[in-house]
Amino acid sequence: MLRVTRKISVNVPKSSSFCNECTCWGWARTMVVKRLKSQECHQRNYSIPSGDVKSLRSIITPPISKIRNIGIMAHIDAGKTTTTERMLYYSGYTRALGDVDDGDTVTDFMVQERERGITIQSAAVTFDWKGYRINLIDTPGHVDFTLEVERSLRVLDGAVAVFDASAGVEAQTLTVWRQADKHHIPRICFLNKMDKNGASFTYAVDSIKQKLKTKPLLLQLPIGEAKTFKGLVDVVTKEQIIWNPTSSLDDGKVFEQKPLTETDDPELLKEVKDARNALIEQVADLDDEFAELVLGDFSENFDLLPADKIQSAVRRVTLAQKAAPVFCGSALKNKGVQPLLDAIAMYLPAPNERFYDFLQWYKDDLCALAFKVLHDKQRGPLVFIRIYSGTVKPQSAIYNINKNCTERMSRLLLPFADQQIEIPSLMAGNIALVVGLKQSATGDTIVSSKASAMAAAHRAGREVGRKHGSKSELESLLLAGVEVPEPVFFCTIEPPSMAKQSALDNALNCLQREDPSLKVKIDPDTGQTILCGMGELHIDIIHDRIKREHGIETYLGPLQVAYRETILNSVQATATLDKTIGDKRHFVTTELGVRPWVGETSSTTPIIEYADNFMDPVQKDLEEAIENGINSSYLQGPLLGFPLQDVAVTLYSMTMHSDTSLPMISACVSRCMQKALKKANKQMLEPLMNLEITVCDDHLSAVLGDLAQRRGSIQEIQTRQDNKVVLAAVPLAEMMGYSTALRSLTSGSATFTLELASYQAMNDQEQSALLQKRTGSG
Ligand SMILES: Nc1nc2c(ncn2[C@@H]2O[C@H](COP(=O)(O)OP(=O)(O)OP(=O)(O)O)[C@@H](O)[C@H]2O)c(=O)[nH]1
Repeated sequence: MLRVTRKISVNVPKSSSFCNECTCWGWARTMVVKRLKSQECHQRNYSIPSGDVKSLRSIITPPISKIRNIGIMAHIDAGKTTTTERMLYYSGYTRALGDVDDGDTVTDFMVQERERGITIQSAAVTFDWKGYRINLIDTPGHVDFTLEVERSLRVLDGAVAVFDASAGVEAQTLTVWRQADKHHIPRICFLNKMDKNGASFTYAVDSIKQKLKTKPLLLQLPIGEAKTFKGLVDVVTKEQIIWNPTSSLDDGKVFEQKPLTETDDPELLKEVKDARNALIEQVADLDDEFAELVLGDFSENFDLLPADKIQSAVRRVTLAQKAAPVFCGSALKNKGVQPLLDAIAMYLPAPNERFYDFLQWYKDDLCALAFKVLHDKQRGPLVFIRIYSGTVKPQSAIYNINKNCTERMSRLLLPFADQQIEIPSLMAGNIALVVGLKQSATGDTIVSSKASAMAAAHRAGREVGRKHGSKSELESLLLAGVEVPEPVFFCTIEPPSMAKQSALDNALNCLQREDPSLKVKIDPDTGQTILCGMGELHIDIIHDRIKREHGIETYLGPLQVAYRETILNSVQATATLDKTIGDKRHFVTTELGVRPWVGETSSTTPIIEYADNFMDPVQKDLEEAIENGINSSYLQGPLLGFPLQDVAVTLYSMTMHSDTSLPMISACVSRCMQKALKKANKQMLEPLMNLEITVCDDHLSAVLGDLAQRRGSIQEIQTRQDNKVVLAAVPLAEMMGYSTALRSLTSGSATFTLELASYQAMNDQEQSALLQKRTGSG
């Protein structure tokens, strides 16, 4: 693993507001000390005194008010990884950047991590900055994974949106920004790549204003742009921060911070003063307490307004999501990341400043959400959890509400920077990595015991006036909701050779635990493995991950819609099976009926009933054999072999020879049920999707016209700021390739989410066309 030698500087002055001196964990400082090259003694140095592996073991849990659980949201290539690496470096936990002494980089370390079967950035990484514990949580890159995005947003308390300053708001950021709006997550903006040709602070800020419909609060102004970018001015304190003004060392740890004066740059000073006044007016408009202060004591001269008053007011409006503070820099050129870290601590919320309604039900009992499962080659599944209330301890039992099981966690780790540190306990507000949980999967809710879950359920029941102890009470305590959407697409997946089949099975098992919306089954006729997923992209990514993470090149069959089948009338059938195997005669005859079942919700498992005169009691093993027979027929409908929905089965009679084996009974029941189903009036059901499209006015009519051609029915058109939100129901079969179609209809400006609403009956014409296409008969 990573070597523990760390490069630190000595004699760091304490006075600066950007100094990270106060990150004192009382570590034994047993590390190797190297002096930085060409260090100028009059300049401030912001490298952190950091510990080695041993000292990291003594890290303490900070108070909850000092924890920041944040995500970094960015369009592809905006600089999320570079910014994260700089954060780890400046906070003192990696020795990567331009470590010219021995050429060791974070990338090397990442490769090592990958070889061990895990990457630090796959879920969360923890580090400390000036006494704050920062947990950076990965937000999934692909927003088509609605479930994943929602889950990761659920564990964030705040977010940093990173932009390419030459491109402004790009599509991916726009989409995640909207999701964050939905989940009420406070955000700050970082205009990265200020050094790049074409970088424009004004353009990027305008684009935030226009496209994100938020109020940007300019807390910094850049000094120079593109090639001339060398630092920034803090608008609140009017201090300029210039990186590396004289030193040849260019890792960004050294910078100069001093008040901007008339002699430095009169024009820039005027700009900063104007920006400060504008900021004060803007914040006063959004915050009554600040408005009172401004209008009272400082109405004549904003210059006298203390910086901390402005900062507190900016924090309040950020937490209330009335505006988003804007910072700038160049992660690649090592400029602006330390002030960004300060901003995270200063302006984003602590866990106890967020409202979670379920906390009142758990009080001080443990309540945590498993938000990611990783498979470590050595240690097995590692489960990332966010603790909302209570304390987690290793070697203790936990109860998983989703799986209705008790599990034991063997070890508790903190994903601290580039290492995983074993810890004795962890409290509410934190992110932890748990070893030893065999069943828990992404999205599961974890509490201390079943009794604790029931107690919370009762409290919740009282709150919402439900009947105590009901199943739905317990379900209401599931943090990520109970709904794992039904996969609606499927395709076959094949390994390159039969020898790789078991490796593929293993890879699919691992992926399923991480991603509950992925289902895998075996085609009963062909024996082929079938992947069932939520969308085209979902299946694509799974395919790619099997290759990248498990080294197996697989072949996918064509993508198909997961239809279902049902029946429209009641029918009865009888079947007999009579076979002699060896000296034993297996004889069984049965009579059963199938009928349409109407319930409150649709049923994808058979409803099985026994007629009064059916043998009483039915032996347990016989009952199992009968149910096995029914279940196997239920998975293969009579029209195209899709699973059945909403069918009830009644067993009327059964006679058998005493030597008849249970598998023969199952086979006879299955055959009888298939006979009955064939006789019934059959109906194909197709997945109907709830579609939500966010589109600007200009493209609305094109989008609506296209939906009409896709058999879509518009349910509502809402207005969200300057955008329209179209809510529609559309058959999934019409949605193949929709992301490409929508992109070309709207020049990439619209976004959409798609989720299963229900299965609906196809009309005669569509059904005939489908049967004709699949079987050649209508
Ligand atoms: N000029 C310039 N380039 C940068 C800056 N930050 C990142 N880059 C470059 O932009 C490219 C993408 O950077 P990453 O940090 O990988 O961006 P990302 O957002 O993590 O990218 P994905 O993981 O692909 O989404 C790389 O070539 C970086 O070197 C910057 O501040 N200035």
